[in-house]
Amino acid sequence: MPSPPVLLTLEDYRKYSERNLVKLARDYYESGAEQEETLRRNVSAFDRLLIRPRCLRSVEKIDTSVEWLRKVDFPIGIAPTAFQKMATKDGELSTVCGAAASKSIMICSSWSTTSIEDIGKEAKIVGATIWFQLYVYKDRKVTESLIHRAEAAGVEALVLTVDTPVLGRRLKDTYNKFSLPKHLKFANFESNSQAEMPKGDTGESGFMQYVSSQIDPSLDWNTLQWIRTKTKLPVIVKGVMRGDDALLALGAGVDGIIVSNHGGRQLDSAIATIEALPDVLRAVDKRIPVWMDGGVRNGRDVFKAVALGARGVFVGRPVLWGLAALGSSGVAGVLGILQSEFRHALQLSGYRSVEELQKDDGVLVHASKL
Ligand SMILES: Cc1cc2nc3c(=O)[nH]c(=O)nc-3n(C[C@H](O)[C@H](O)[C@H](O)COP(=O)(O)O)c2cc1C
Ligand SMILES: CCCCCCC(=O)C(=O)O
Repeated sequence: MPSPPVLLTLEDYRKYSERNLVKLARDYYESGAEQEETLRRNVSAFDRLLIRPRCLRSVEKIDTSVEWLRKVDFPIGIAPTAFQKMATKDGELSTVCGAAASKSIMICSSWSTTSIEDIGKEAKIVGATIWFQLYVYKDRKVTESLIHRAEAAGVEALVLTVDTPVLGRRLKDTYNKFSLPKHLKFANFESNSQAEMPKGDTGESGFMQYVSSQIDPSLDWNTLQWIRTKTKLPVIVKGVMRGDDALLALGAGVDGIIVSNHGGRQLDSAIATIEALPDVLRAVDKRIPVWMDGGVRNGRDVFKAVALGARGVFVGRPVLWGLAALGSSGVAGVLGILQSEFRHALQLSGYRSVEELQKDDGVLVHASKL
């Protein structure tokens, strides 16, 4: 029997996952838009923020819990990612089991390869909390039906993605003529035009063709009002990058904001999310929770986002690495690493809780100031 792999970091998971992913899937999961500057910047911007630790503050007892519409043990959740059955046979069902095992909230993508009903059923069995991410179709009835089905499946919040009026140009997907493998479908849809992705050709990935035929690029703040009239669930917007837009979101009555640039997959040259976070936090001024995603690769990154004032972070690609590496136990493994590294960072820098960390505005320093 081969001994189980020793996977100590998210990077270990990334490397290990490669053996289980065909090139088409690996490129789709990993890529950013255009020259991938924002993809790299999301990660490197964390490295330029450094921690100024306190000492001798008794960190024997630590409380890492936070309020995320409900109480959660750690400020770390699973970002929505599409097409998880390209990583492993059970796809989203394995992710929801990993979410339950690590007690993390999972945001399910509109574009899952398992229906929201099936994910919802599994979530109830394993005791996971799920939120649902929404894409707005040109045919509004499709979106309305998605909202009602997500509610019936037991989701606790809707997450409207606002950074995808059109699809970012992911060059690797175009070179690969990316399309969903034949045996997989957009499981939340029935009609062929919505459930199946066209075949890619040399000019455009099948994905690009699907988005331009189905997704509504006229999305604006009125769409948010429209969504509000269709649900009583909390509505969170994902993809806000500026304080002025955060104020508009507040005005539209949203219940939370996720600062996100879609993991560098939409507008290349956009600033990193950890760089965008302070402007949004200033504008919101604690009136609603603000989360962030993008480039979180260890527990110190979580610490830095939380120290700036974020309610917490979501992780995208690292969860896919866990899923592709070891299925549900890989998802739990990745989240477990982030949790223990976050806890460790709190202890080593002398904070006993998130509240205590957020009261100290001198904990971080930018490398350019040293
Ligand atoms: C393969 C992949 C698929 C994604 N699918 C979705 C999606 O369906 N809906 C969405 O709102 N965001 C989607 N995202 C963006 C993530 O939710 C998240 O913003 C991003 O992955 C965070 O960056 P990280 O991967 O560095 O953690 C996707 C990202 C990746 C990498
Ligand atoms: C309207 C844009 C949809 C992108 C869907 C999947 C995704 O978010 C990603 O690949 O990134």
